[in-house]
Amino acid sequence: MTAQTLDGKAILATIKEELRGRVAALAERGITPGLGTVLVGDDPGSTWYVNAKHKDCAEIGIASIRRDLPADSTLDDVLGVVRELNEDPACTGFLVQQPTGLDENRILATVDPAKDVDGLHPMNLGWLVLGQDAPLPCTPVGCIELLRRYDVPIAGARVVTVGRGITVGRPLGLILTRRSENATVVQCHTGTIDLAAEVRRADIVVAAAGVPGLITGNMVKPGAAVLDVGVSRVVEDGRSVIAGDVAPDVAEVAGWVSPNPGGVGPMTRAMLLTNVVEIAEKQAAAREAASPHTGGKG
Ligand SMILES: Nc1nc(=O)c2c([nH]1)NC[C@@H]1CN(c3ccc(C(=O)N[C@@H](CCC(=O)O)C(=O)O)cc3)C=[N+]21
Repeated sequence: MTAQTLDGKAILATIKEELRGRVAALAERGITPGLGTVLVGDDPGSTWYVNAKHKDCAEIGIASIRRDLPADSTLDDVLGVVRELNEDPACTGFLVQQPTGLDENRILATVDPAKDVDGLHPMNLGWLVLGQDAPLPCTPVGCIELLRRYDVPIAGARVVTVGRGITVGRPLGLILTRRSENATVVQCHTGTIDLAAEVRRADIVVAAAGVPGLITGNMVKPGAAVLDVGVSRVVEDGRSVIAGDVAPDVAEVAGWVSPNPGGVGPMTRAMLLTNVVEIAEKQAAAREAASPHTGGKG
């Protein structure tokens, strides 16, 4: 058996096409969504991600607001820029690229929760726990959307997540166990005693541990869906390449596999764009409700 490829790159292209129409509809109402990014330092990986986000935005009509800060910026420097973007009406949503090397929780808590396109503000994560509508983290929702687009059954599925990080594993379990997803979730982590035994029982495996090749074919139930979220950089033939958490032999056993690169990474960007548009739509509706006669271009 050879697994079907969950092509995140192709789905990103489809989602951009869908969002282009929603951005055009916002333009009709006199609103241009604007994504702000704050990047601290010049790490090549982080710079690539931020560049990619702005390129995506340009393609669908979202304006870009970039704040690139030197590597020696202090927490106060970053919080100052965050407060500035909180106030800037042209910036409808923004994120601070992680890692900054600074107190991420202070930074997250300073972002206006109504502009939190990453869905990582403690209030928005709190709304998720409480089962209320709020921006959701991009990578976990990207995983779910990728499964949906390929008709992988989620309701009733046994999902094993590997990794309890705040950007993927932790929120993913919260989202998948909502009534609207109805999956049964086992959250594994570095303290899990027999990872292979847990993974073997899964209909869906989400590997987000950051350990290259952690999930091997002999650990996977035949026909299962396996998502590779891990991003590690390893040197191969003298050049740095991305290594995922999923070993190549998984494709011989699984029913579906997400490639890495080309799987969950592009889906994260697709969900970021979706959050940007959704937040701008919410702001537009609130504005029009407050002054119904001043909406639109006139
Ligand atoms: N505040 C914040 N928000 C984030 O969303 C955030 C962050 N910090 N810090 C870092 C992680 C990582 N991340 C990725 C985005 C796109 C790809 C992506 O599109 N990767 C491509 C290409 C990768 C390559 O070739 O280098 C792929 O998988 O095909 C991957 C990873 C967002 N992150």
